Amino acid sequence: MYDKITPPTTGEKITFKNGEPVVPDNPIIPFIRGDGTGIDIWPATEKVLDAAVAKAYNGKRKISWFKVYAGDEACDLYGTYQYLPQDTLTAIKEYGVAIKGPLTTPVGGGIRSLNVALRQIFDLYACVRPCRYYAGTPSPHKNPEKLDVIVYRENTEDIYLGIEWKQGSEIGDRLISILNNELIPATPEHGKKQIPLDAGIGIKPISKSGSQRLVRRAIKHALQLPKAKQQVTLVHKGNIMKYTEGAFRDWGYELATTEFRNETVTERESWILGNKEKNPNISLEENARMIDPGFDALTPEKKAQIVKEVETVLNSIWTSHGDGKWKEKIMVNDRIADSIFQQIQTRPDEYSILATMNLNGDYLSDAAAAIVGGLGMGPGANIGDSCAVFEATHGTAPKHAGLDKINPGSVILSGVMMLEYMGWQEAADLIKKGLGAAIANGEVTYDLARLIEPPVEPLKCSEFAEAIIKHFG
Ligand SMILES: NC(=O)C1=CN([C@@H]2O[C@H](COP(=O)(O)OP(=O)(O)OC[C@H]3O[C@@H](n4cnc5c(N)ncnc54)[C@H](OP(=O)(O)O)[C@@H]3O)[C@@H](O)[C@H]2O)C=CC1
Ligand SMILES: O=C(O)CCC(=O)C(=O)O
Ligand SMILES: [Mg+2]
Repeated sequence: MYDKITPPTTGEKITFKNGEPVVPDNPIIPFIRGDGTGIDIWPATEKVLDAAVAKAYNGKRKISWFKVYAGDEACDLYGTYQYLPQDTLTAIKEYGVAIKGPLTTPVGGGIRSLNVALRQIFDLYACVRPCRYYAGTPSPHKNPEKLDVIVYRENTEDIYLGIEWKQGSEIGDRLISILNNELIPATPEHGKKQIPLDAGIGIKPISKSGSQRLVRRAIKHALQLPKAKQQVTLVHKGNIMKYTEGAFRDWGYELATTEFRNETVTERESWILGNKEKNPNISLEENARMIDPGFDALTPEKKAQIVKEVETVLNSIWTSHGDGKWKEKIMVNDRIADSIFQQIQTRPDEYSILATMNLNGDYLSDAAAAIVGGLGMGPGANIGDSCAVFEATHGTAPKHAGLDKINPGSVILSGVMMLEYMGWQEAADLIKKGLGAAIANGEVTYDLARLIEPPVEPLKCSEFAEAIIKHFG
């Protein structure tokens, strides 16, 4: 079945039932070490995960690690350009849950991203990246503890997939010609717009099904959170890209107000209901004026549309959501992408789950991680309905590779997410406790050490792993 790798002789497969993993006590879990700093981070991560599982379950549970190859390491074993061998894909498919270090993607030419390829091949449509603060972590922000968000990023669509054509290529030029001469002129709203003849072209597909399955997962996650954090914010640039980013917002609201009608309230609905609660005799028009500050300047058609919206909301959900009942529901709101970058800095505690498209989520997850200590503290998971691959937010950080210096926190915390996904909460909690205590005690790698005042002597990558284990208690 495998060409160059052999699964462990002990252990069993994780299976899936209704999209949820069924985990034996001795699961076989494939791992990819990763390029660059993967060489430092993976051994540290494996050590911490094994120690936590051993301590939490006294030997009753154990992970059997299955080394599989991708990136530079794969080329060494399988030959030139064998960056993602079939063996690796077979193993991840067979065992269902995997964890990986970062993999290099060259800029400009060269191979397409192996990371993106894995997400696509296994339809890992939700990229989940929590950004929470561990006490004592130095941060450039005054109140980093106020940020506790989870970026829920669509992982299989968008311009991020790299469906694009090079400037001057035959197909690229043909596409530009068809667009300029046929499709754009046939679409009156585009007026006389033309694509420059010397442009490269990228395609940005955003589907209704892709958007809604991501938002569905985000809402289900919100249902598990404490009441105060039960909120999903749809992040988009829909003012500019109306039929892709704007549609993502609209499809998100549509899903929330149909499939999760009883569990959710939209921000606009909450205003309408709140206005009637404060003034039970408020007219539909007055209510409309209060939810839309520019109401009086609108055309009569637009005014009528908003009045109708108010009427529809009151008729359809006043009984189920009115009289303050909406305050117990999950709040679904939306924010324009550029504004959310400043909102998470200026009003961090107002946000919880941020549901995004692929590219926006890529940017936002790095930015949010920076607030709580940087990329060394940014874990992540790529989740589908029959497979999950855990990996940090950051990349290979090549300048630090092989120095036993880099912060393994992000991959270790990705391992914590994996343990939680497997239902091994006790082991996950031990690691969170150990990591929190190590940081609070000033036992940190260079990235955090340089921010602490007065400065502390940094630990090596491997020493930080040992400090975490020491603080399991
Ligand atoms: N999922 C994946 O596998 C990903 C892969 N990549 C790929 O990684 C390669 C390098 O990308 P690059 O843009 O340099 O981004 P990286 O995320 O690899 O690194 C950028 C900088 O972030 C900081 N950083 C990253 N990881 C850590 C860590 N564990 N601990 C502490 N600090 C950290 C370092 O900053 P400083 O030097 O200031 O301390 C580092 O120089 C590219 O080929 C890219 O495509 C990128 C993102 C995700
Ligand atoms: O695949 C890559 O090289 C980059 C991926 C990335 O930045 C991400 O998923 O956050
Ligand atoms: Mg990224």
